[in-house]
Amino acid sequence: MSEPLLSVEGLRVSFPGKGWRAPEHEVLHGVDLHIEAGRTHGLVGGSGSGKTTIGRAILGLVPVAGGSITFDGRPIHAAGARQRRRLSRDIQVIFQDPFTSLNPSMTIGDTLAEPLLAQRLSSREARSRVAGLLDDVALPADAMDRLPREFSGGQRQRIAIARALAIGPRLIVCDEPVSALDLTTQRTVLDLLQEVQRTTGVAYLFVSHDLAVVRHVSDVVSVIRRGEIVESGTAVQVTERPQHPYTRRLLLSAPVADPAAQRVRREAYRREFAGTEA
Ligand SMILES: Nc1ncnc2c1ncn2[C@@H]1O[C@H](COP(=O)(O)OP(=O)(O)OP(=O)(O)O)[C@@H](O)[C@H]1O
Repeated sequence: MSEPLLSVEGLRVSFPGKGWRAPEHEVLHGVDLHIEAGRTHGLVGGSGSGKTTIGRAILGLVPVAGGSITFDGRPIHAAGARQRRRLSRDIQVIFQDPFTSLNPSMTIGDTLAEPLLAQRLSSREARSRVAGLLDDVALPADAMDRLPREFSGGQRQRIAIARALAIGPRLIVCDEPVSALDLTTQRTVLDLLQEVQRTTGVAYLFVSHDLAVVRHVSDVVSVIRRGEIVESGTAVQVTERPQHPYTRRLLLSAPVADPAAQRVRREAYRREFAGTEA
């Protein structure tokens, strides 16, 4: 079997306690997770379970207290600033909130060109690449000269996807990328992420509290509870034959607790995701 693109093994992360006498508290207690090239690994769990912290550890945004993170065969959990800069070409991120993740005073063209110019592309090359990126995410070419406030949440998330794709990453950490969007817009953004994966071969770590969304996009799903992975398997195994009681609870919890309402909600998701592009 080929090596995974990213391997997280025995990952432990601690945060300082509040106040100088408070002890550190560990929030990840030895997490294992493997992401294959070109595939989507869904990470699902309740609020505060540690999903975002795993993504942040992969991106080098929180210190790693134990275990290892390996990307393309190389350890990256102790990467210095130079290795991190190089890694940012390979590992990108899309955040939940499309309203705060874009610089409000920069045109979309400048936002998308920034990482390209940092890679020493000429202005002409960057402009043509930006036009291509806008086309890839189905935004009009004149979006280049406009500001983020002129776009809807779904369009802004498309811009965030274009920015993440700009320099051809091999892995994107998608942290709740559709949670702030309405159901119909969620679907078009999820479709776009899948289309992008088909054409570029990028892998995703797809973080969400919503098993229905995770199931729709993922090849493999891991379920995290209180800083520990309690279950991992194919998306179908985990969502249709959950082994761990916590996974079953996650399936049945969700915003509406009443089982009948749940069935209605699941049916709505099924219809929402089953049809063709509207
Ligand atoms: N910078 C920090 N300092 C202290 N504690 C933190 C910090 N970041 C996260 N935590 C704690 O770590 C735990 C895991 O947080 P994390 O944000 O990873 O959870 P999550 O699963 O992404 O939750 P949510 O779905 O609510 O975003 C929580 O108890 C949180 O309070």
